[in-house]
Amino acid sequence: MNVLNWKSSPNGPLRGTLRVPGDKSVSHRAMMLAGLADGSSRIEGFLEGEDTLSTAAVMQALGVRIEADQPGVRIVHGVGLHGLKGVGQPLDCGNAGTGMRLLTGLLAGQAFDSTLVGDESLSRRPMGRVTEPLSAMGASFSTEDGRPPVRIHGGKALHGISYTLPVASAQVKSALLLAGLYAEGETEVIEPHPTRDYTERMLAAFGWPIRFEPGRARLSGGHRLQATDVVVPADFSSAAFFLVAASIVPGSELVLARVGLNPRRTGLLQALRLMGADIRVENEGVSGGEAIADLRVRHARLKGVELPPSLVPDMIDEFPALFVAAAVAEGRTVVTGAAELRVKESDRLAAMARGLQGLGVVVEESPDGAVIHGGRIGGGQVESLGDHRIAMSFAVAGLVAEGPIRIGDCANVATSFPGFVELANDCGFSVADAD
Ligand SMILES: O=C(O)C1=C[C@@H](OP(=O)(O)O)[C@@H](O)[C@H](O)C1
Ligand SMILES: C=C(OP(=O)(O)O)C(=O)O
Repeated sequence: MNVLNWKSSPNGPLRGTLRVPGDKSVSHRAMMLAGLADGSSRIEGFLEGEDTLSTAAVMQALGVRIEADQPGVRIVHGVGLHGLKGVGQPLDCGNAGTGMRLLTGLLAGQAFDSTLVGDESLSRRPMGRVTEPLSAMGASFSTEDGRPPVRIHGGKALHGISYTLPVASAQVKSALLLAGLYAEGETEVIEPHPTRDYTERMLAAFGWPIRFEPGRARLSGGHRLQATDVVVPADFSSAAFFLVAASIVPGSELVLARVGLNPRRTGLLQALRLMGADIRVENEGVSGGEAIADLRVRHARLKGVELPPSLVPDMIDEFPALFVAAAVAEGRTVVTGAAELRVKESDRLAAMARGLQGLGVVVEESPDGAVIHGGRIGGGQVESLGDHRIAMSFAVAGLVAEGPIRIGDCANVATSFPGFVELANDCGFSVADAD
């Protein structure tokens, strides 16, 4: 097992302009749609992270030729909607929930059987949330009691359904829309709260007729995808660690360049501003159909807040970082409505509560959130539980802790943020290998 331990020490101030890697959600989708399109698509800014490399490897195994001559650039030679070829071997999605859930939808309408497998963490995550509605569309699966491996029994005729998601999930929505490409009639997905709409926007960019608005998407089968070039913005979820870091380290000022600001991703910006953060949006523009901008963040005195639960889906991956901001803020921060955090790469509510408590922070965990009492963070030892976002969040905490924080099992940072340590140290972090 690939274990790597870090020591993050008090340091700062943080200074500089940095560009974080490409968006993970957009990279997964671009690879899948380009692979199914007619013609060749160029993807620029593709995330060279293990999650999206797994998705590329799966598409390649299914017969898609992919050229990777330069870092962050892929030329994907699409095989057309019905051009994928089945393989005898299991297809490995690694650590990526997004990869596995979207591929489950994409493969449900193929003529061949497939098996999707993942690492230890992914093998614990619920897949019934996609296989159940996909089964209602006529697809057929076997799982280990709703967990991976996901065996997809191909050759089934799919039909569209109208499905109201029980939880806000862009992954489930996307799985259904991808299966809908192969279904007879209309597939409609209704969400309890709007989630990131990259699948909808990218399907439209690849020429598939689709109607969507916040909270609702509809498409019908029987069309084709036309190759198109995709420019992937910098990942807001990766920028998030630096937004929190610069906010809490006195004297800091950082610029995060060209960050994707899809409104369904930027809940943390609102949350930090509610807490008193000083974050400015500069040089706004559009790239690859997505809003982008530079984010200038300066240190500010943060205060605890009652986080509006309506913000949760728009910052679903940013809670570990928010917990660190809350631990430094004056007063208490109350998080509710975030039970979904328990089924990510780790149980993120438990991982952050345990980790912060071990550093002397008072955290009261509840089934769907936590109350974090801000103040001081002590030094000590925490476990990331193999979860990239937990590891990076504690690296941020180390900047302002009373002593170094040793963080166990950080190798999985490479799934979403290759080069994190180098980039962080370049702007003033002090993260070193603790082995
Ligand atoms: O669709 C996506 O790309 C993602 C959706 C979210 O998951 P859920 O759909 O489970 O909320 C998020 O946590 C994940 O990192 C990426
Ligand atoms: C939850 C995440 O990803 P995934 O579901 O794709 O594993 C994440 O990146 O925080």
